[in-house]
Amino acid sequence: MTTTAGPDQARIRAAVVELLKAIGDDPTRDGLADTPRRIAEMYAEIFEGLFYDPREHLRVGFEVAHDEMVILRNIPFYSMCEHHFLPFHGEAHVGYIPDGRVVGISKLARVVEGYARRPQIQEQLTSQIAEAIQDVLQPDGVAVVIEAEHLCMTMRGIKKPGSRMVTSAMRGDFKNSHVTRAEFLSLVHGHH
Ligand SMILES: Nc1nc2c(ncn2[C@@H]2O[C@H](COP(=O)(O)OP(=O)(O)OP(=O)(O)O)[C@@H](O)[C@H]2O)c(=O)[nH]1
Ligand SMILES: [Zn+2]
Repeated sequence: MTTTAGPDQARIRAAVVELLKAIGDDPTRDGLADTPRRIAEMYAEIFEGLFYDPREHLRVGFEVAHDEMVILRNIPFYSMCEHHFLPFHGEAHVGYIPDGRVVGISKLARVVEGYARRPQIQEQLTSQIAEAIQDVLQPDGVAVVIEAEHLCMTMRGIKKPGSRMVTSAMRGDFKNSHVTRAEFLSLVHGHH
């Protein structure tokens, strides 16, 4: 999605110069000279979700007589842990049961991107995706499962590489029916 607004590049550049000084490095040395600019441009990209509403991706739908589960699984994503400003990354699995209205399947991945590209925690990322689909499409149910590795737990701190956090958000039929939820989970996890 094209965005007009974005983060304050000059302010990020100045902050990165300060940060480099504060960690005891020399921001004027060759290798670091362009680093403030690079980080400012990178933040514009990885935090672009702060500058638009991911729900907009779901506005263009179409009427289809399909009232069974639709799933997009293994959607890779990268987000930033808001506690440590380190990445967490993994896969999202998104399903819904249309009530007469469906969206282009790429839009589910775009919603994941829109909420991932912000300072985040995984629980909130999971529920924001579910809420957006529930609110805009008003389907009979929505299911979101996210599995991710947090670099704040692997490269620092407790240092447990390979551990993965799993979160889920279930709405409507997925919350109310064991059978529907089990079907979703077996479709998502059954064929790795
Ligand atoms: N629930 C949840 N916790 C997260 C997420 N990302 C990071 N955390 C946790 O946030 C917590 C922050 O805890 P603090 O004790 O304030 O920070 P810390 O001293 O750096 O913690 P340690 O990581 O245990 O060293 C840690 O337990 C992280 O593992 C997330 O997406 N969801
Ligand atoms: Zn963290």
